[in-house]
Amino acid sequence: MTGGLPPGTAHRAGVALDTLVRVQQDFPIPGVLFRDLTAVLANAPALADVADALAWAEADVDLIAGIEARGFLLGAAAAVRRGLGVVAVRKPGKLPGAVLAEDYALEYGRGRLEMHPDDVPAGARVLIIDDVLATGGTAAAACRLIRRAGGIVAGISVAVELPALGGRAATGEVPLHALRAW
Ligand SMILES: O=P(O)(O)OC[C@H]1O[C@H](OP(=O)(O)OP(=O)(O)O)[C@H](O)[C@@H]1O
Ligand SMILES: Nc1ncnc2[nH]cnc12
Repeated sequence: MTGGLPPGTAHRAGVALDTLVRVQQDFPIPGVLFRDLTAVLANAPALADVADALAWAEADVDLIAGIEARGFLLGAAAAVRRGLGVVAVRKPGKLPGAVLAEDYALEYGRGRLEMHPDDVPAGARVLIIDDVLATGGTAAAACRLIRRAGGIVAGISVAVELPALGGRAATGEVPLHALRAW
């Protein structure tokens, strides 16, 4: 995980997550222990280190996909750090024109993701970036969108993995890069 990064970056990213992620009980519904990364985003050195670590320097990637909403922020930051573009994987009804759509379930409900197929060149190797991998429903839906558009899912990179919720199995054989597993 550390190759290609300035020394200490991955360690500092992990420490930033350990110290700055807010853990909120019963949000957005009772029974969910929610990991909120907004304080990481608001801290300049933490954001830089987490973005660099998420960009996964060893992965052979042409394009980043950021999942709305926190994955947009981290995905765009990581894309800039690697000199890549970012494709927006959005919640429904936000993108004009022709879109691909995939429904999914997550820890606290159901959702739909949409993407412009033209934003993914045929055969492009795409790295999906998000803040949290929980059940994996969201990331798996993003994988389906990228494949339907003609891209190759090169990997999934998340700041925090919640292994008890099974996201790693739900995303199949796709290489997973997680900065922290709680
Ligand atoms: O692995 P899963 O069970 O699918 O859960 C992970 C997703 O849950 C959160 O998104 P959410 O849609 O709640 O929020 P956001 O739009 O605020 O990022 C998180 O940002 C991930 O995208
Ligand atoms: N516990 C959790 N914390 C943050 N995001 C999530 N998405 C799904 N479950 C989550």
